[in-house]
Amino acid sequence: MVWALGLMSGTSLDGVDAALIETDGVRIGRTGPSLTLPYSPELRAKTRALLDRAAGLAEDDSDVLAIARDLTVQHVEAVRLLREQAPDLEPAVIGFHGQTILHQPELGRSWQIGDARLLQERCNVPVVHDFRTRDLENGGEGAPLVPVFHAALLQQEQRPVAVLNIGGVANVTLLGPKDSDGQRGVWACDTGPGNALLDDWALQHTGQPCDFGGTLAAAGMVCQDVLETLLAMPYFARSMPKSLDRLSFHPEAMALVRDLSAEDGSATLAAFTVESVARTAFPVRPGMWFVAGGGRHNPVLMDGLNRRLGNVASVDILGWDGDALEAQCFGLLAVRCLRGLPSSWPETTGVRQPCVAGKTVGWPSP
Ligand SMILES: Nc1ncnc2c1ncn2[C@@H]1O[C@H](COP(=O)(O)OP(=O)(O)OP(=O)(O)O)[C@@H](O)[C@H]1O
Ligand SMILES: CC(=O)N[C@H]1[C@@H]2OC[C@@H](O2)[C@@H](O)[C@@H]1O[C@H](C)C(=O)O
Repeated sequence: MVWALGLMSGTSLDGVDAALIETDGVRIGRTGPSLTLPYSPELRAKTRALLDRAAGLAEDDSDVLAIARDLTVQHVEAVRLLREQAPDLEPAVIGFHGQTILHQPELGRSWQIGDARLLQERCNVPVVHDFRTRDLENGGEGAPLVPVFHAALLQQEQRPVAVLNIGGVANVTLLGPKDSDGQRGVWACDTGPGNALLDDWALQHTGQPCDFGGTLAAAGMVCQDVLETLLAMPYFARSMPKSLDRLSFHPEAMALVRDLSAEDGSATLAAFTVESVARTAFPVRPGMWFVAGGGRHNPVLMDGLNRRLGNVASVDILGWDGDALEAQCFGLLAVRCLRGLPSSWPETTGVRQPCVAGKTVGWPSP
């Protein structure tokens, strides 16, 4: 096993998560420290504004390149701070997701910005990046990629279980019951919105980056008519696997809640996240739902999920760090890339055959 350093900057645009994990790409050994280096309000606002324009931008657009460089410098700093915390855990590789600014699987496109070469040069560690392109080229959605990591973490679990990540977008991994050979089905999809709509609504109405503690939503009433209209969007009629862009439900969703009070709008958007999970047609019924990502800190989401699904708990009860999971995942995926092991399957992304994710920088070619 080696130490791998994973870097993830998710669709919530809140900052860079960095984590160290010991793995051979299949098994997971010890977990090292992790941290989040928040984006400054300026960097967050610049990146958020880029998302709205990304579909019309060229790869070498000067704004894209400037923001990509700022983001990369932020990642370099996250690596430096993490290595300072654990000087003895020398990473063999860095898994660098990059910042998603556009995800259009229907056009075979998913765009993560960030300069892998600059990161490799500054950190002097081989880097694996561009994790989604090959899956898309082979007919997949390019997301979610985290199921292989969830399955590795839950190798000992015998029951059918689900891991639900509530980030900007929400995604689920379902692990079926183990058969007599110890094999199990793994299915995945993005279920619908996570926190992104809630965050944009909170910023608009309170000036805060999110509805901390779900207090705004808890004070409101769900508008059922708006909720049903939101859930009638075509995405929810599609079967899994399927994936989303952070802005997939903008501006329709924001227009639908526009006339609601700040509290009712937040309550309705929280119910949208909960219902979109509860109404997804899953191939197996999990006995337990483990929730990761920032959304697990929002009691309105957690209570809503518990009411609708039952047996819902934060991944923290497993001893996992729910804020570091995605960063740890990209450490594992980096090692899988170096070893030529696949990271996506027809049941997780819709890819035609099992597919190796990532490209290497600073790693000797075979
Ligand atoms: N105390 C809290 N109360 C309410 N919501 C919270 C709290 N802490 C975090 N969140 C929510 O979690 C979000 C961050 O979640 P997370 O870091 O999992 O997202 P991400 O990794 O960027 O997204 P994705 O998984 O889609 O890539 C915040 O934007 C906020 O909406
Ligand atoms: C294109 C993109 O960045 N997708 C993210 C996003 O955030 C959550 C969900 O949508 C998931 O599909 C994916 O991230 C995780 C890490 C994944 O690929 O598994």
